[in-house]
Amino acid sequence: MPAVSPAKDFLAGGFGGMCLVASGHPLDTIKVRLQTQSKTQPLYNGTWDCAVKTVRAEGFTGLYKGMAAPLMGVTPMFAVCFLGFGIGKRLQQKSPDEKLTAVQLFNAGMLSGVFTTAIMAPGERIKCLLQVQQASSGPQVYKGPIDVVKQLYRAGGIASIYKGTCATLLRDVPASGMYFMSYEWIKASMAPPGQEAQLSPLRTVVAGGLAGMLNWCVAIAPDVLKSRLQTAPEGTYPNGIRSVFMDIMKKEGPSALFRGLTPVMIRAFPANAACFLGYEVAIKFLNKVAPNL
Ligand SMILES: CC(=O)O[C@H](CC(=O)[O-])C[N+](C)(C)C
Repeated sequence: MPAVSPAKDFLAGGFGGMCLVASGHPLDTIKVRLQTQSKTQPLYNGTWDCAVKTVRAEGFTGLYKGMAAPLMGVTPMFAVCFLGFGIGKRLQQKSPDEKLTAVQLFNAGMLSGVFTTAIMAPGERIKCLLQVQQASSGPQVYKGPIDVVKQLYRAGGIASIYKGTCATLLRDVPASGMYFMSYEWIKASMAPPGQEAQLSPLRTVVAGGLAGMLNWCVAIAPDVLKSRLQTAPEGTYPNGIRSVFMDIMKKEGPSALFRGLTPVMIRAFPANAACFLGYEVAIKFLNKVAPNL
């Protein structure tokens, strides 16, 4: 079998990211709306209520609001994510066929989380602002992703576009470690001996879906901090995520750190199953059409 190269990881990862957005965005919209709605006058009672109210008020396309930004951001982000994981693995291998331990896979995943933050942090900022404004009854401040970037830049320069970078690192470094370690581990433990390297759609879907859910077990609390910080009016949290954390603990208690867990978990399985399946199919395709890439 031809070796997987950084270029193949990059291209196949990008395709995996497109599959993830297409299958997971509606539940991501619900998650952000639940996480950021007012505590005193909540618009929605839960996941289903949010889905029904969104479809009634905005049609099915309401669930896909803000998808242009993740598609533009997630495709290169997953390309970099799989590239980073591949580099992380190669840095620890003495030979290309050497099997890595669970800890080494976790380390490679963490490196991928560092790589992706440069794209992920502004992408999440734009996406969350668009998702939240659509849910509010007030005037629409942003016309679309480009308009968000323009307005943020005008108001606070690059620093405003990159607001939430530490929160994104806090979320994605350990979560990416868990993501890739659990994917590789579950996929290998489901394979009959000697067939670990062969593509099996069922194994890929199960391992990818479960890896997505385990990744979110680690990511959910920092994700709530990140979404709050990135969507709050300027000056609300002077000490960044520390202020968000103190504010949540004081006003809402620890359970607020798990807001949006239901839609996150419902989305995580199909979205990440689609992502890993897209990645593996793209690698197989690239190995066939461009073995020396
Ligand atoms: C927290 C997050 O973005 O998780 C990604 C998967 C998903 O469900 O969107 C994986 N990763 C952290 C590796 C980018």
